Amino acid sequence: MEIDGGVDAVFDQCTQFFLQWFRTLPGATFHRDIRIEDLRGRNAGRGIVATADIEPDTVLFTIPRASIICTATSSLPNRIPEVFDTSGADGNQSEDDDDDEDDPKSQDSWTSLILIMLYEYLQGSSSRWKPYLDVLPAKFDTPMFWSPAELAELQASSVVLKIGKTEADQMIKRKILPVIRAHENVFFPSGSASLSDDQLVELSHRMGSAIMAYAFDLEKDDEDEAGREEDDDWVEDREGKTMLGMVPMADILNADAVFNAHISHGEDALTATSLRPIRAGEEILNYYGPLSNGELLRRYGYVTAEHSRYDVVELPWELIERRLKERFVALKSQDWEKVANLMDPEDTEDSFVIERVSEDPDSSGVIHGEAQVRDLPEELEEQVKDFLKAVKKVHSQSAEALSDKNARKEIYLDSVLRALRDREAQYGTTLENDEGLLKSEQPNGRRDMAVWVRRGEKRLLREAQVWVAQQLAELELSTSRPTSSAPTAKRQRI
Ligand SMILES: C[S@@+](CC[C@H](N)C(=O)[O-])C[C@H]1O[C@@H](n2cnc3c(N)ncnc32)[C@H](O)[C@@H]1O
Repeated sequence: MEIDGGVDAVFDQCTQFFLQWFRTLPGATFHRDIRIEDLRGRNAGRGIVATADIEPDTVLFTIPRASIICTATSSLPNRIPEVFDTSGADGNQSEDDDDDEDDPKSQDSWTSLILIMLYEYLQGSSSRWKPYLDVLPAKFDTPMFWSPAELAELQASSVVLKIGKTEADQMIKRKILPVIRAHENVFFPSGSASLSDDQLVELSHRMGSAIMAYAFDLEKDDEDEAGREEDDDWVEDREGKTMLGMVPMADILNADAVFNAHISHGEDALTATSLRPIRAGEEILNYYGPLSNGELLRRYGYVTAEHSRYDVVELPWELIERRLKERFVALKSQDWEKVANLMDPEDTEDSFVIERVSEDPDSSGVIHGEAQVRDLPEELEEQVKDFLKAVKKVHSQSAEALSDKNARKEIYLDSVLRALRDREAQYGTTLENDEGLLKSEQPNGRRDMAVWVRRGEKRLLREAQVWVAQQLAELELSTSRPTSSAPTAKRQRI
């Protein structure tokens, strides 16, 4: 992440102007024992740090809702009402609204906020949010902005498939550019030069990325209807249906999987509160949810050691199916076609998520216990069962062997174990190579972050292999029949 004004003096000045501006907002508070700090030395931009010990439940700062940038506060929706559906009570679209993909008049919460951010940015000093806009980053480290060589460092991570640069480009061209071109006088204040399409696309990507990494879902309610605190309160909604807003100061907080502060959403203000004692010098941290490092990188452009527990790997069915088929050497291609026809496409998953079982953070933002692989997805076992049932139907000679429950379980575990090894082999380097590449627990730059993500996925794949091999060994012990992938066992082909 590169913040505007790389030079220290400019950086500090922007911070000071922003803080002064924030303090003047009616209803805003900022605790005397916290300060905004320059954390660029560890690639963390700005953050908020305690300058003295802070007690739990201390209000750290309060953000009046009127200072949030959203459809309810920006003047843009009033200037071009035909583009914004302001018929709802709070100015955002309802879930039932048709989102006509090609109609620039049909905007969702994402595109609405991109338009608003572009508009406010292009107003320059006339925008009432100028000091805030000046502390937002101009460049991002999310993979959306990586070169092909940088992306190649992610190797076989499924993050690569989820970047969505082309879709974002298309969305900007369909929904953003036509609105700006139809209202040049609104977006470009008199006296300012218009921007080319390419410049606008680039600026829209910048605003979209700022929204992705900084915006809050404004309809979060701290309590459910029964008045209980909802567990996943702090997990942001990014489905594009509820009103999103840029919340000055709340978004100066950095975040981690172990955290010490929480933003609660009140009627007139959002409040940041300490969840436990915070020592002088400690950073105040918010929470983005139980995200894998791959997802953290994709959305926010950083990775952390604490998020490793939530790492995930996608295991394609194709790899499992290939290993399953190896167990039935007698079946011909026409038999496999029949097996495929017997599998219900509606119920057939393309891939399965391998992950650890982990405790949720407690109410003070601390996680207890170690995250461990303790199972495989239930749907994976179900799909293998369906596959074996289909084999049984198609190939009568296999039916007898497959009527034994333990034999079916062995085929299942053995095929998954081999598929996990195949999945690991899809990465261009070994886990041991990657361990050697990362010398510190502080990733430095895009390449380190890519290695961090792929190393985390390989560690998880190894843990999953150990767990499955254990299940196989236990199965072998319980049935006293050799299983295939335990080191001494032989595989039975049918
Ligand atoms: C809501 S902003 C937080 C404020 C941000 N540091 C700034 O200077 O504007 C989110 C961005 O901060 C950075 N960030 C947040 N938490 C971080 C962490 N624990 N370590 C490093 N960077 C972090 C990432 O670049 C992320 O996209």
